[in-house]
Amino acid sequence: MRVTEGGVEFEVADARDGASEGRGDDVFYNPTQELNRDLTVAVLRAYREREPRADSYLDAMTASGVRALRAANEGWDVTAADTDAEAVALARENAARNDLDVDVRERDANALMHDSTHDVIDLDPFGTPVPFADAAFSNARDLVCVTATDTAPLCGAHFESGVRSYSAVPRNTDYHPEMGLRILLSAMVRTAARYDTAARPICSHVSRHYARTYLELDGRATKADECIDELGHVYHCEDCLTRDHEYGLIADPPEACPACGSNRVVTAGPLWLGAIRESEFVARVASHVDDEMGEAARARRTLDTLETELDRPTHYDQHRLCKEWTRSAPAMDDFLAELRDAGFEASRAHYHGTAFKTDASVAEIREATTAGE
Ligand SMILES: C[S@@+](CC[C@H](N)C(=O)[O-])C[C@H]1O[C@@H](n2cnc3c(N)ncnc32)[C@H](O)[C@@H]1O
Repeated sequence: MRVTEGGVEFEVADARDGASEGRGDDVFYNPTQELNRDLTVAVLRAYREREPRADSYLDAMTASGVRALRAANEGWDVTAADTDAEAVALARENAARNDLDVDVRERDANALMHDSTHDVIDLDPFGTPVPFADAAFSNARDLVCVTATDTAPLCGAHFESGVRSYSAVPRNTDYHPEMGLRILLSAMVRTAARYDTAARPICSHVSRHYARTYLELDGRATKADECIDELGHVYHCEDCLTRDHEYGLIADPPEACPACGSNRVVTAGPLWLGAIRESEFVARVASHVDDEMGEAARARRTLDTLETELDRPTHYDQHRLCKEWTRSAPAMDDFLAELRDAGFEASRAHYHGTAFKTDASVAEIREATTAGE
């Protein structure tokens, strides 16, 4: 089947409806990840302005080669790798079809990353990126881009698997997409720190069933220490949904919920508690989304919300709260306006349409918002 994405035309192994299983004889191509790739191109454009020296890009798991081709189309010096011979052949054909110069290797991504250095390394594996993180953070110069599709372990729905993969404790809460992203960021920051490298997210989002983050590197150990200082824990009351957070690697949870007295307070962490993006960089990324991108509208919506989202480490789900209070949910803009009128900070959060952030406690949100009652 012939597909066009962002001005690049490429072949995928078979015609199929929706996402492929991604294994077997077919080379993986998932059309629902077009948003991920559109945003990657916009980030690469914005990053070039920030770091003009950056030139080489490794698509470490390339499959059909689509991501590598789109980066090459932007003028990056691209290497692409895959262990699947069929994928490598197809990616080479796709590069030739577009007259793009991409060095496609049939190689294990870890072996290749240990052998060579690239300004930008992009990890887009099946499931968790953890097996590739050490090689990426120890061999990239400027930026590591990471996709994780194992959302159930990340958000605590598959608890043991999450603990094993990420060496952290995830909890299944009403802010599960953000829990997953912050568990992922924590693991990436700690991995980079092992190499005296700071990895700081300059853009991150959770869309559909994956988390995606772009971490800028700094090779100074003191900067890595500063990133470690932004790790900590979230204490979450499973009864009244009150949550608190505390910086530091040693957890010190309250014995009971300070709001309702319940002893069903769970601890998650170490989590990345810092900002998940740089607002100015996100605005610059948004300026590089163009109408040739198939997911331009969603990309702009995601980036606009991300740019203005409060930096607090957990969000609320408006529908969940209103259900607890047996209220119908009002329009989100009215709801946020009521919080602001009552003197609180409030913003939408990009995770989904009913996600919002505020510095108000659960009780204060209840008190401040009457709409829908
Ligand atoms: C999710 S797909 C990549 C999708 C692609 N980046 C895109 O945007 O369409 C994961 C790919 O990783 C490849 N892969 C799995 N293990 C690998 C390894 N150790 N080194 C390199 N590639 C690997 C698989 O063959 C598969 O093609």
